[in-house]
Amino acid sequence: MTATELSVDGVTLSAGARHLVRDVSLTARPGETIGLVGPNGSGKSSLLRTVYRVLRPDTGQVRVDGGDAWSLSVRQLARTVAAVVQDSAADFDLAVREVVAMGRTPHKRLLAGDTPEDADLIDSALLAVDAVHLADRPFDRLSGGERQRVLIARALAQQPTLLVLDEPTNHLDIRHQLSVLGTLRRLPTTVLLALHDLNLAAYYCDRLYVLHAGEVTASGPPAEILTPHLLAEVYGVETEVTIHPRTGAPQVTFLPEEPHV
Ligand SMILES: Nc1ncnc2c1ncn2[C@@H]1O[C@H](COP(=O)(O)OP(=O)(O)OP(=O)(O)O)[C@@H](O)[C@H]1O
Repeated sequence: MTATELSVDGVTLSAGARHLVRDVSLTARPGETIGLVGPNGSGKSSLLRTVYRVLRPDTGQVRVDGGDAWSLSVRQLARTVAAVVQDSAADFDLAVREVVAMGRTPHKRLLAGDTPEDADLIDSALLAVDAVHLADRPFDRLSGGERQRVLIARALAQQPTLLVLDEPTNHLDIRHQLSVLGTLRRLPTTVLLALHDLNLAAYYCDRLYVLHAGEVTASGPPAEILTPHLLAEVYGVETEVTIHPRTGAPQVTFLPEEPHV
């Protein structure tokens, strides 16, 4: 199997008396690329944490291929879901290639070395994020964007059926933002990712869920939901939304209050 069906059913997550996520339902069909957008603090990372099973929902359920995600063994989970999280504390004293090779661990027996197939998958993952030239460099001496690309390569090498990414374009220059999102979109894998850039989300995602104060306020294909009215309500900013004549995707133009200088 190459792609998982994800279903988040009525998930609520609290910290003390605060709801971080409230009664959120979301689906991702096998192979879909689903974007989570919303303002700072709207609950995107918290929701993603329930999906890659770091936080257990107070109520509701996360199901992968129909079964409760929390009933999977750790090994089954690692073969199903790979996560690329924000600012992960990844101070590995390892070379880049070794970091990417960690992605193969769930598929191996204890202490087994890399097979030729593992080596091929590691090479392809490095290539997919334009990091072949970094393979022998110490991971902890890379730039922010280089590290981010290597962590994405590790997730690709894991060959998950569901890939969960929290702001994967963080630290990346525009060329790498486009190439990484293009790579994710082409994967047969189901992809769930949080993104701040609405134009990238509109271009690369099949469907979007808009979170606002922990709740889903809109969901659907980008062209249907990214309206000036919704963006004013959720972000409090004035916008113009057009369909770009060349890309065919919705294009959000922000209209700040200050005059252009
Ligand atoms: N462990 C926690 N205890 C209390 N509050 C928390 C905890 N974790 C997150 N929060 C709060 O929950 C809300 C949602 O946070 P979350 O990180 O999910 O938002 P986000 O949409 O990912 O934001 P951003 O766009 O800034 O990354 C925020 O108000 C945050 O301060």
